Amino acid sequence: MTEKELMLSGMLYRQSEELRKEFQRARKLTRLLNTSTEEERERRIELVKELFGKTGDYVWVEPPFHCDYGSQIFVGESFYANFDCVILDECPVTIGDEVMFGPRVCVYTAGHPIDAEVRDAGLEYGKPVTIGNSVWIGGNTVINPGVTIGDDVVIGSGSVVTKDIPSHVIAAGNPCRVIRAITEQDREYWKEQERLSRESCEE
Ligand SMILES: CC(=O)SCCNC(=O)CCNC(=O)[C@H](O)C(C)(C)COP(=O)(O)OP(=O)(O)OC[C@H]1O[C@@H](n2cnc3c(N)ncnc32)[C@H](O)[C@@H]1OP(=O)(O)O
Repeated sequence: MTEKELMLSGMLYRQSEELRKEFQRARKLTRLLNTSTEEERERRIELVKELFGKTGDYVWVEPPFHCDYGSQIFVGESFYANFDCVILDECPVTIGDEVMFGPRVCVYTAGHPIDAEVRDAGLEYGKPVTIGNSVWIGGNTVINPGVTIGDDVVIGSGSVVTKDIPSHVIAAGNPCRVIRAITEQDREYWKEQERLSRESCEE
């Protein structure tokens, strides 16, 4: 296997010329994104579509944004990431439809061996991260390698997600744990808030 194939399979690998080139590609595209202006809306969307492995029709990544490769980031329809998002995509980061990241969300697939000798020898590894549909990740959350988050989930701000989170829950904290299920009562409450807001809106 090549170093890239080892990386994608989750085995230990070393940086290679091929990986360095892909790293440089992402550096260039993120630099162009991060130095684009607020008037260049279409250009920003185009740059993200070129950078990521897959996007929906609509995607918005607020600069500044940083990632290692970009090509291993696969997002669904209407992905939104607020300022200062960092995605280390040594392994695939697969994100569903209607997912929102607050500011300073970090998704890490990258890890280094616990054993210092192997680590110092320059070997590293990745584990994929998967996020379902209709998920809101609060600001300053860190998602660790190997984590899967289900559908219809809210992750509280400042969380460190070290283990899988099931669907239809609010989870928060360090380490991130389920606080409670999202229920029919939540749906009724927020539907009513939506109705009141729309009735009051005069625009
Ligand atoms: C796309 C964007 O740009 S988003 C903009 C950025 N905004 C954010 O990041 C805000 C994120 N919001 C939160 O973190 C909110 O606390 C939510 C949505 C997770 C929960 O809100 P609520 O349902 O109102 O929960 P509530 O405040 O009642 O808290 C319930 C319990 O969870 C705890 N809790 C809530 N949020 C967190 C958190 N982030 N970390 C740890 N514990 C938390 C509360 O302390 C409380 O505990 P208690 O029952 O022991 O008192």
